[in-house]
Amino acid sequence: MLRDLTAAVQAHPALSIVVLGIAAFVAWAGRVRHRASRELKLPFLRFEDGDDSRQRYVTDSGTLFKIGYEKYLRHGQAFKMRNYIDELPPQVYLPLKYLDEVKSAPQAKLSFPYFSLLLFSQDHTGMAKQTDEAAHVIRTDLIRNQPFLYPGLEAERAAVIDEKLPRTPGEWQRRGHVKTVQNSSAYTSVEWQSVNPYPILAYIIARLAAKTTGSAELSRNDEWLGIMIGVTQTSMVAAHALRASWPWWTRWVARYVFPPVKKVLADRARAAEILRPILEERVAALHADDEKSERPNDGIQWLVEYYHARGKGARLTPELLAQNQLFYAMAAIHSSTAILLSVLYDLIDERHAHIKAELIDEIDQVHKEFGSWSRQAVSKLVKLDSFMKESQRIHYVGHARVTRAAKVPYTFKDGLHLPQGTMIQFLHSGPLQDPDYFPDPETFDPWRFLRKRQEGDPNKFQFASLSDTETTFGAGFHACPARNYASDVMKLVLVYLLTKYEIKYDSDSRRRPPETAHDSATMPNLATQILYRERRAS
Ligand code: HEM
Repeated sequence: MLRDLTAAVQAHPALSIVVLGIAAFVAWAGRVRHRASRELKLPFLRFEDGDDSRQRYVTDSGTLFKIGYEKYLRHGQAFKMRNYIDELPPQVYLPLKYLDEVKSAPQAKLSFPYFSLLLFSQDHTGMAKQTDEAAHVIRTDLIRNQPFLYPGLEAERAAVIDEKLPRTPGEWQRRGHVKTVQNSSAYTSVEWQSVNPYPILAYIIARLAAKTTGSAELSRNDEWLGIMIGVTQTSMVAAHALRASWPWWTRWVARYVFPPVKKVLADRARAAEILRPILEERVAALHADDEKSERPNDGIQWLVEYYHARGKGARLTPELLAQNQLFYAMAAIHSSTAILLSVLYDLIDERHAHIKAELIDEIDQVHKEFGSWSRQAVSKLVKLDSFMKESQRIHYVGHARVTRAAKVPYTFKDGLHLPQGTMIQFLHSGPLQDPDYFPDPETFDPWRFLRKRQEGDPNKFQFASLSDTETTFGAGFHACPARNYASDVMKLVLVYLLTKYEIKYDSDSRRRPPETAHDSATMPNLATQILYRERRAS
């Protein structure tokens, strides 16, 4: 790149002014970033056993988080540590005493979307950004309409799970499963099928999410589902690849020539194309204002009506609709899938066999009482709820929550100062393992949260409840507005898996495999195979 530039300057001397200008800008920006990092007056936590390499932060940050919690956060002291993305400022972890101030800080100062923008280089990768409208629609329309969505979700859940995990010999053959069927005479399966669960669960969740926040036709469009499931991965691959090989001041060109970024943009454009006819039809129906025809009750419609109500200035284009849909997919699919898989791993762990039996009893009783899975019926699954919460307390997905970045220099009431661009977060995993908050934290106690509900407030301590010490769904104004919906969707899937299937690990070990880690992210093991077959009456 440098040789080409030198030749160009020799051929066109006027170019040297441009080159000098860029160089001065780069040097200035570098100094500003360096200064911002120095201004952060906090203890610097690092590995002190001789290996403080970047790779160590990718694979072993969990060790450092434990030390940071015990040494600093537990005593009300913030700390900073290296960001494995070297070009970003150090990560700052705050103790709980700052949580209330962060919850109430305006978006213009401590921002959730700005954090994502910095972390994923969104300006250069084309990754869909969050819009206020997208969050608003979930906060209002999804919550208002949630009780009416259950019959559709219940039916779709059965259809998609039957399709992805066929239970009978005839179905295996029809869907191209390769295993020999040993007992094909009866309509009961006897042979176990081996599958890798993550992609299957991701597809199930994506289809249910598409039905709710998209539309019925989108939930049956495999090309659409492929884009929605893939968007998080393609965006992250683009961000990593861009940072690895492109100096930041050249990145604006990447969208024209760099394949990983072009892939993100191509998927985005294709999503807009798929949406165009659906959007046109919905807008036409709205303008026709036909009182008799029933309006769909889904995310596309909520967005169309939201923009329509805002009037002329706010036109919902296919591109904008695609952006909002891609944001929903990133918010919904992998977060739900990872938690669902993690809970499933605990359910099929041999140490929890007796608990699983109790959960199936609870499901059977509630189903007998209600006959179908309405919102009210799902809320009666209090044991399942407690089990899921305990599972996440021990096998949490991700160490960090309530992630915000300072859009402007920000000073807390006690004087702690954050330079502009500082990325702050709270250590979700810290309090979860702290005996002051959760006695005997090492023990998997499935009814821990159920007892808390029975002894204290029945509306607190639910899987989807918010609390300062358990931040699965974040905190404050930006806490996940879809948390009750997401929790119920996971329960609907688990209910079906528990009552229609027998599931176990496809390995000698019958216990959950270790988590995988990347920086502050933790995931249930993605390589594990499980065995399933139709549940037989006991
Ligand atoms: C188990 C699944 C899910 C988990 C663990 C989860 C978790 C989160 C978290 C941690 C936040 C940030 C909160 C904060 O920093 O304070 C968030 C925000 C958000 N989530 Fe979820 N989420 C899940 C499912 C969903 C689903 C299904 C949707 C539906 C589209 C959704 C929509 C949103 C939106 C719109 C925001 C942004 C809210 C705002 O900025 O005001 N989430 N979620």
